Amino acid sequence: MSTHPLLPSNYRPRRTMLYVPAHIHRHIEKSQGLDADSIIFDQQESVPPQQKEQARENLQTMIQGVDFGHSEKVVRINPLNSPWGFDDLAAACQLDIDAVMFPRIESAEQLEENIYHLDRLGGKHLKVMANIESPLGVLNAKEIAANDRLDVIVLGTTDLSNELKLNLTPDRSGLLTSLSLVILAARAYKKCVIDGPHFDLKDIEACEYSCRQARDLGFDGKTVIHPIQLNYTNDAFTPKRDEINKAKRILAAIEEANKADRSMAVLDDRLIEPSLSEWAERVLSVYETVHKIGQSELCGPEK
Ligand SMILES: CC(C)(COP(=O)(O)OP(=O)(O)OC[C@H]1O[C@@H](n2cnc3c(N)ncnc32)[C@H](O)[C@@H]1OP(=O)(O)O)[C@@H](O)C(=O)NCCC(=O)NCCSC(=O)C[C@H](O)C(=O)O
Ligand SMILES: [Mg+2]
Repeated sequence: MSTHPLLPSNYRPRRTMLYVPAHIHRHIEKSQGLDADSIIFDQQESVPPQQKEQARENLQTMIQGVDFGHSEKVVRINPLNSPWGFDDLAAACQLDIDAVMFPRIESAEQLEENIYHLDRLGGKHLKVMANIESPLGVLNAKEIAANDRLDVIVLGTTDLSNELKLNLTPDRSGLLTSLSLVILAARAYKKCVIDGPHFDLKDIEACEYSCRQARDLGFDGKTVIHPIQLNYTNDAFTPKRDEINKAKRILAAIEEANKADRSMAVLDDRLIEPSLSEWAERVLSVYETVHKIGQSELCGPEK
């Protein structure tokens, strides 16, 4: 958690959120030793109907009292209007987890109803995450993000691409409007916002590209579907040595300028506006928080 004034008080790094199908024992076991900032035990899309009960049972027997290191524990339930949603939610409220994720959230009212049942079933202590993964969800992102109980928005880019009937190209040009609308909504209400997963496990270059693209668009992190994607996704969202040095120099230059009764500073022949100090402090505090919580190799070679 962060105590930095520019980060929300409940801020934690979510550079990587790993989906783990909850009906597969060896995936749950494997996820214990992985360097994922969050683990999403999935009862929804990755679990076929005939395995839904097994998935719920596995969570009760395989994650209670088990040490998942620094990883945040999240359970994605089935939609409440499905045959499994309410049983999943009631069971999740009794688990030793940090958050519940609601899939396919399309309106503020629907999210409110989900949270009402979460609280009623004993989950008031849990953080709330919502998948936005449909055109209607994107169009209503502003109202969804405004909910005070909501902590994290996670894009479901596969469902969204299908429903938009677009061809998913490597540069994701067809998705950019939707991604940006959801990021705008999340930032307007100071919510954490996470990109959807990259599905091609073999093409690491394409996945690295999509991580950097997500970071440059303003996402806080990315969902991943296989352990192989963790290292470079963590890396893409970890401030680098040159960024940290630049941030420190910017803060020093602004301090010097202030001492001389000027609000603008000049650094390396560039004008530094006071608002850049916010960027600099955020980079430093993300780095410090990641460093405190995570075990990743941080601050790698300059890029
Ligand atoms: C894609 C997979 C089916 C591949 O699984 P597998 O064939 O077992 O892969 P490997 O043999 O290469 O695995 C190597 C070891 O890694 C472990 N492993 C693999 N995947 C995971 C995982 N997700 N979590 C934890 N551990 C994992 C294996 O157990 C091997 O270790 P070991 O047992 O020690 O040998 C599989 O990766 C998979 O099912 N991935 C998750 C898919 C998923 O969750 N999809 C749904 C979420 S995405 C989504 O819904 C997005 C959104 O809603 C949208 O609409 O866009
Ligand atoms: Mg989905």
